[in-house]
Amino acid sequence: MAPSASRFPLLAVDIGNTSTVLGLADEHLNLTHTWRLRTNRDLLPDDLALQLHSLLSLDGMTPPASAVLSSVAPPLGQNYRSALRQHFGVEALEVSAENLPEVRVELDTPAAVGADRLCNLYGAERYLKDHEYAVVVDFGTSTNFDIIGRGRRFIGGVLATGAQVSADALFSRAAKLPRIALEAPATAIGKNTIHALQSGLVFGYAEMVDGLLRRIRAELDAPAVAVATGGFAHTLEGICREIDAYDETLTLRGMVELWHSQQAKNTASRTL
Ligand SMILES: Nc1ncnc2c1ncn2[C@@H]1O[C@H](COP(=O)(O)OP(=O)(O)O)[C@@H](O)[C@H]1O
Ligand SMILES: CC(C)(COP(=O)(O)O)[C@@H](O)C(=O)NCCC(=O)O
Ligand SMILES: [K+]
Repeated sequence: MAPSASRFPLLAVDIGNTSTVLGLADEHLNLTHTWRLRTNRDLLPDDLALQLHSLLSLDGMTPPASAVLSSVAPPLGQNYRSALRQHFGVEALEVSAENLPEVRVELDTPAAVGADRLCNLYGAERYLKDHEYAVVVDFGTSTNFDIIGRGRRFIGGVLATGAQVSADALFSRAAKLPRIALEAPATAIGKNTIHALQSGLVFGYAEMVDGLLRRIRAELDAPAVAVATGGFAHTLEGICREIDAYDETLTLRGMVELWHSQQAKNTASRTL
């Protein structure tokens, strides 16, 4: 059933530890606008409402009529919720394992799974048409590998130190090393400090990702498609051999799909 037009535009807010990514979707569930802001845990509901208002008016957009919210950076989830309620009159759907009984979270403590990883499960569904399993590699503050099975199974994963966090840790402990841009050098063998660091941080990181993907695939009983997303993904595009696709908006589109699946469920239960 098509969602009612009065629920759009739909706002999706993905609050990560480094960036807050926002998207607006139209009644066809297509993302028409996306924005990336620095996550700042000090912001209060009125600050967040001002930011959102500014973004919307910059791009000439009407305010959201509904919203879906994922946060791994408390208390920003609560603060966004209040901002949306008080200033936009919108009650946001909050992503959590408890709110999604149709998802099978096959972890020791299902409630502990990061909300962003549940969004990725929905974002991965389009890749599961041709594969039994999908591995979403989400390059954020931490690099998450989310192993997803058909039928909305969250099978498990890997949490690895993010590339920028690794670099920052090294710079803070080695007095003579300069801060460098995390970009791939031309060759693995560096002829100066900067290139040598870029080789270790970017190629070294890519090898870690490829190695983990090989191990994950070896533990699964059917082929898996690997899809990369998150802030650092495009730096590794063409470098990681085990990644099949790069999808910048996988998490946001997953949030839109997740919201839509809940709408469809509510509509079905009202017509019973
Ligand atoms: N525009 C960008 N270009 C290149 N790297 C980026 C960009 N934005 C973020 N990053 C890198 O991505 C990582 C953070 O990803 P992000 O998606 O912002 O994290 P989180 O999901 O934790 O908020 C860091 O390693 C950062 O250096
Ligand atoms: C692993 C994370 C910190 C990743 O956050 P991000 O790098 O996207 O900011 C987040 O998904 C989280 O806090 N997860 C809770 C633990 C878990 O998912 O098992
Ligand atoms: K994220």
